[in-house]
Amino acid sequence: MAKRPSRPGKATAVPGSGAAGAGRRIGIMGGTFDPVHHGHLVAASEVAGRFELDEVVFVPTGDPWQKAGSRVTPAEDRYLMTVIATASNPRFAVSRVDIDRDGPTYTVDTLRDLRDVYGAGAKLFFITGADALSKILSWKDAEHLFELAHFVGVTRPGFTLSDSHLPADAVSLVQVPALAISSSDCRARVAGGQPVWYLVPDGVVQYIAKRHLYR
Ligand SMILES: Nc1ncnc2c1ncn2[C@@H]1O[C@H](COP(=O)(O)OP(=O)(O)OP(=O)(O)O)[C@@H](O)[C@H]1O
Ligand SMILES: O=C(O)c1ccc[n+]([C@@H]2O[C@H](COP(=O)([O-])O)[C@@H](O)[C@H]2O)c1
Repeated sequence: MAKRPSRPGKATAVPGSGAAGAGRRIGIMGGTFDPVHHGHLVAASEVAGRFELDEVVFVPTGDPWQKAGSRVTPAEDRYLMTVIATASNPRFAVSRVDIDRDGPTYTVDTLRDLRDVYGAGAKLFFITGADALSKILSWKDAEHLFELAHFVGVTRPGFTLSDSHLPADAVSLVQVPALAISSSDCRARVAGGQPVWYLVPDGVVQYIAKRHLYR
């Protein structure tokens, strides 16, 4: 399938309610999701509750440029695993904006595309784990990110959650239940023949087996 150029005029609509509307509060959970795991889902659910979000849209990366040194599973597999993992939650949706855009995935583009989808009246909250938040100033056009969304940093075992490097009022910090789960550990487990049951949703375990991922 042909990809759209970077920064297209209109973004692909997301599944789920996805409707534009003034005052809607939309969480955005960006990630490579290789595979999506319960750490991602708990973080999104906790922030949704804390910030009274109407919807959380999971956005799998197309080309995660800061992971260029690692092998990344094809985007369609990561997208489908994210759909499977979020399908049972009526407030969760998945967007293709990043995987349908050509070139490296930049959050500044994600936020502009989702602004087109949800409309100028929606309030956007971008959710990041403590590790991602610590690196945010290395992201493209970092100085503009905080004009486009409010950032929510969540705790993650093994990382220090801090916003001291970021503009005042741009970020909220939230404690979420500690789940020492990472996608890289899930991949290593599958490669080593160890189970990933209960680290990732059941449907994702079955999808990994069906598609022979991470062997
Ligand atoms: N266990 C977790 N608790 C809280 N946040 C998490 C957790 N795992 C990932 N995140 C956050 O979710 C987002 C997407 O993460 P990503 O898809 O890269 O998963 P990952 O587990 O960090 O992957 P990998 O191990 O391959 O680097 C990032 O903001 C990351 O900080
Ligand atoms: O905008 C950037 O330059 C940028 C650089 C690295 C990561 N991000 C975003 O951070 C989120 C988590 O990314 P990752 O690589 O940790 O899965 C995801 O939405 C990425 O698009 C964004």
